[in-house]
Amino acid sequence: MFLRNIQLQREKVTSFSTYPFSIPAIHQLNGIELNKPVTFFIGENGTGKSTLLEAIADKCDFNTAGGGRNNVYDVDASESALGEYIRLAWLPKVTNGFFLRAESFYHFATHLDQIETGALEPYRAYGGKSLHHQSHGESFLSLFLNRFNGGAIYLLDEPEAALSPNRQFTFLRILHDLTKKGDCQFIIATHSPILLGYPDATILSFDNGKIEQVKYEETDHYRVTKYFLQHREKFLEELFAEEE
Ligand SMILES: Nc1ncnc2c1ncn2[C@@H]1O[C@H](COP(=O)(O)OP(=O)(O)OP(=O)(O)O)[C@@H](O)[C@H]1O
Repeated sequence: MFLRNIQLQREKVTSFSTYPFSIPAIHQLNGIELNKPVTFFIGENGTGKSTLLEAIADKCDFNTAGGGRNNVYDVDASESALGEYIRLAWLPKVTNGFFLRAESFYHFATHLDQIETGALEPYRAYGGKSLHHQSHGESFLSLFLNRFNGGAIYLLDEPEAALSPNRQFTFLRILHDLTKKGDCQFIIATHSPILLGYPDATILSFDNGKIEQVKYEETDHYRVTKYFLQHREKFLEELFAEEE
C-alpha cells in the first residue's frame, strides 16, 4: 500500500463550470482515502473515472498516453487536465509502476518496438516478442505477467477490454499473486462484473454526482448482469418492446 489519499486542491480551481471540474463527481471531489491494495473506479460512461485515473498517472510522472516513467512518447490529446490540481499523499512514496490505457495501447506497442530494437534481450519484460505480434489480450497478459512486479503502483483503465471471461479470471489470479506480499497497489477503472468480484477490494462509484464507496452486490454491474443471466428472455423482450 503506497498511495493513501487523493485530494483536489480546490483553492487552485478558477472555474467549476469547465472541464474537468464540471464533471459532477470531480466537482464534488474532496478527499479520497485508499486503504486496500486494490481499488476499483466504477460508474456510468462519462462520469470521470478515466479523467481521475489519468490525473493520478500524471502526478506519478507516468506517461499519460500509457506506460511508466521511462516511456517517453506522444499521443494527441493524452495530456491530463486535472493532474496539476490534485495532491497525492504516499506512505511510502513509490516511483515504479505503469499506466495502462486500453484505448492507446497500440501506440505504446509501437513505442516499445522503437526502444526495444537493438536491446540485449528485446521485449524481455513483455513476453519476448513485440506486442504487435501478440493478440490484444495476449499482449495485455504479457505485460501483466512480465512487466508487473513488486514495489509498484499500477493504474489500469479498463484492462478487461481485451480479455475473454477466462482471461479475466487469469488476470484476477495475477492480481492476487502480485498483491499478496503487500508491496503492490492497483487502481483499476472497470465495467467488468468479473473483475469487480475480486475479494477485499474497495469499490468507488462515480455515479450520482459523487465518489462514494459501494459494496459489490450493490453495483449495477453485479445486479444487472445477474438479472440478465437469470431472466434473459424476459429482459430482452422488455428491452425490444420499448423500441417499437
Ligand atoms: N479533453 C476533454 N475536454 C472536454 N471534455 C472532456 C475531455 N475529456 C473527457 N471529457 C468529458 O469528460 C467526461 C468524463 O470523461 P471520462 O473519460 O473521464 O469518463 P469515464 O468515466 O472514464 O467514461 P468511460 O466509462 O466511458 O470510459 C465525459 O463527459 C467526457 O466527454
